[in-house]
Amino acid sequence: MAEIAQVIVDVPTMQTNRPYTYQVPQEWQYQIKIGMRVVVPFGNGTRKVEGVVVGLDETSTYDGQLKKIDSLMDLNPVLNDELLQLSQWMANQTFAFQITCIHTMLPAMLKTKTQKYLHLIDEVDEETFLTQFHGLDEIEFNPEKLTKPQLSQLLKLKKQEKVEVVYRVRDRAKPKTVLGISPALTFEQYEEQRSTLNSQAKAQNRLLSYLQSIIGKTIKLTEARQNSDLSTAVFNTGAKKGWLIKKKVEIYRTPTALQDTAIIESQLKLNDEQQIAVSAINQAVDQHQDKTFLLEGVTGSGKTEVYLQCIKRAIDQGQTAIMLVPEISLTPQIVARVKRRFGSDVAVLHSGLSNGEKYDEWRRIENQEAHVVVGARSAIFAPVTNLGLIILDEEHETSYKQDETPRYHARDVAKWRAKYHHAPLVLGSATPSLESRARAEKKVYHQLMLTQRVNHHPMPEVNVVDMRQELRKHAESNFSTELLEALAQRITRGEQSILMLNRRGYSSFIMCRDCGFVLQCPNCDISLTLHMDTHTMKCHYCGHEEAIPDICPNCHSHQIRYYGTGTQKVEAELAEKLPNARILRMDVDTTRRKGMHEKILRQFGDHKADILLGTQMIAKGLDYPNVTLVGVLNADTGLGLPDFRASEHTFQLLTQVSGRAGRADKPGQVIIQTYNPDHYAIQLARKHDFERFFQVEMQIRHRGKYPPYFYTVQITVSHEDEAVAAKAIFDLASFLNNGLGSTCIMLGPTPRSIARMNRRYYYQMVIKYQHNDRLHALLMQVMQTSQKLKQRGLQISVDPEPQYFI
Ligand SMILES: Nc1ncnc2c1ncn2[C@@H]1O[C@H](COP(=O)(O)OP(=O)(O)OP(=O)(O)O)[C@@H](O)[C@H]1O
Ligand SMILES: [Zn+2]
Ligand SMILES: [Zn+2]
Repeated sequence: MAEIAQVIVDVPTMQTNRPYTYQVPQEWQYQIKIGMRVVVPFGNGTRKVEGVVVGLDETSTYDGQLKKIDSLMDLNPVLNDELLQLSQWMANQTFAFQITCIHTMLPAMLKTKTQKYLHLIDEVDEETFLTQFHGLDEIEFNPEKLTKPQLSQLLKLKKQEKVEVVYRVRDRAKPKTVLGISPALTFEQYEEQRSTLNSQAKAQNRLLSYLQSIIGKTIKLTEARQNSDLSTAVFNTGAKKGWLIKKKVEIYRTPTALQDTAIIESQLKLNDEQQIAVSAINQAVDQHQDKTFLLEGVTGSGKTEVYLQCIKRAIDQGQTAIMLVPEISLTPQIVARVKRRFGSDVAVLHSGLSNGEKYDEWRRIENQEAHVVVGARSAIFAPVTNLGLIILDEEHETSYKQDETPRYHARDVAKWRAKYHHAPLVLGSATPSLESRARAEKKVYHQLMLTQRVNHHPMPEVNVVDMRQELRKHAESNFSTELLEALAQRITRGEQSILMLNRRGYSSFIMCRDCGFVLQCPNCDISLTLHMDTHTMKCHYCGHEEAIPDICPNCHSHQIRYYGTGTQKVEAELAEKLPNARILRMDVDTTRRKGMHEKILRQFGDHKADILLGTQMIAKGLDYPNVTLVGVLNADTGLGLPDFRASEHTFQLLTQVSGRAGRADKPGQVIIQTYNPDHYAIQLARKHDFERFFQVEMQIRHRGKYPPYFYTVQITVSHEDEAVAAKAIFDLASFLNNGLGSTCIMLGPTPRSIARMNRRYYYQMVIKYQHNDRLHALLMQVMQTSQKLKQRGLQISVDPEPQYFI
């Protein structure tokens, strides 16, 4: 029993991690539980907000008059004790508010919407009543949709106290239902009914028998029709006669791509290295140890099989497992593999699902109908209980870090949950992040190695082509002679190729040849990108779109030229140079529609094309035995970025994409085109030598005082007025400088490299530190004050361990 509840409320601009105290109405004192969502009054009384119960007390020690909880939104808690604790920890780690963290952890369907209504409390003149209120007592109040005169009239009414604003919180979570039937009579009563039936009424007779066979159950109407071979009309007659009741049955929206769960595939026989890894992990599973393993295995070494066998172990012991993969829609192959192994025991969570589908998968996990969860970043919050194992595949992927508040890294959350449950965590990759590999070096993580490809297939041979030389030999082209010949050869042999281009769009930008004018986004400091499919110029940051100019807006010359390359342009050149090649293109433009990823990959898998041309999204996880050639058109794109992780990202990308070649019996070849053939990231990727890359890169990081030797935190400030943003960041810098002392290194403040975006100016600074006890408290203080500043249009974000430094 509880009389008093501690509630964290969701009030924008007045966020705090401190709960408010409310009185629990008598009716619910036995029902209310920690982790339930509630609606509570806030402020001067008429305002209603959503909150989450985080604590309960039996009796009040509070003297003043407490406000009462308005209503309970859940019959069962949506957050258990573990997830509540996790949200608290996360808020503290990522400089966010706990309520924001809770929202991130719950499916979108459970997020409520607060609506404002204008309620008439006094008579108004007829004209106003009809025009403004459409003859109703209450209208939804949305100032954005009102004209200025309308709004001012309403404000006047408010002042005269003729209307009041009421807030209502609306829950969007709606389980999907279908029509079902359930018998209404007892067995004997059905017998009685039968005796009164006309002998001609055969269908009704059959219905009676059917109903007798399902007494006590509720069956979906579609199913009932199939099982009884009776029509809907007969069931309707039955309902009219009072033989059966029609009911709503809750169903799960199963994502269509994942319905085929018929085949359960058996485990593969492990090779020696795989066996060593599986044994080590399984031992930790058996003993409930919260050990972290780093599974470093070359591409095609069978890491996935290791994951699957360890997951099996956890499930066989009655436990659950979470497996994270980077943005899952990119790797339908992996999901399919897990599904083939565990059937309907798998729940899948990823951004390609509708909110309804996500909510239903979440409920299947919550109801313990699924014990294995596969998903992208946010699946780490899956409401599993009794967790026995967590796996992070491709642990180096930057998409595991959320780039908006709360800026959590799934790897850190995974560690927290693993510790909570005493469960092992496996981080797998062919190219681990330097942070993780360094921890293995220090024995904080337990390192496991798969040095060989499965069945001793050799690693593909990698050739680096110097594009500077190529340019001297022939006219400008995206293809070196070597790559074109290799592609042609594959087509003759009936083998397939994957080509990766590090960009999107037809051409990066257009420029006037006479005056050098480049078309810029009016809202951002960035040039617009040409898109041939829509025949427009687009801004990739704010979405601004305009027509392609025929004449230069600056000097009116007609000499407008397209510069840069993009997948569309490469596709056109390829079609011209290899006219008989069947090409599939995969980039942001061809995969915008739901299900297109899967479709393109399936077509390629069915050998409907010879060449799969795409951006980064084709680099990961694909396992096609017939692919024997991988080409990288421009390995350099990422190297020039002013980011200390540029080499690391390039090495990872080249290794991943190279790994797609020669995974089965036919040997593979990789051709990397570059203007920097001697760069160590490219040379070491050529040799498949991650360990050497790790050593070289660590020295550079050591010299530059970068992660993993130092921690980093980035602070960004933005405002529509550049001077306001600049002043704010310099004020912040001196505030931090005063508080921190000399143990931290401060970079900046500087304008961000894309200084203006969406009409706002951005300034940033980065703090590097090894340990500083005061920094955390100071940054928390910054977060608290940032809310007041937000009302003045100033946005401040604190980003722990940013993944990109541009
Ligand atoms: N023990 C085994 N015996 C036979 N085949 C295996 C074995 N283990 C894995 N394989 C097969 O080898 C191929 C490569 O394995 P898998 O995709 O698991 O490698 P990976 O290390 O996860 O690859 P990548 O990191 O490159 O995506 C798959 O087709 C898989 O079915
Ligand atoms: Zn823009
Ligand atoms: Zn011009």
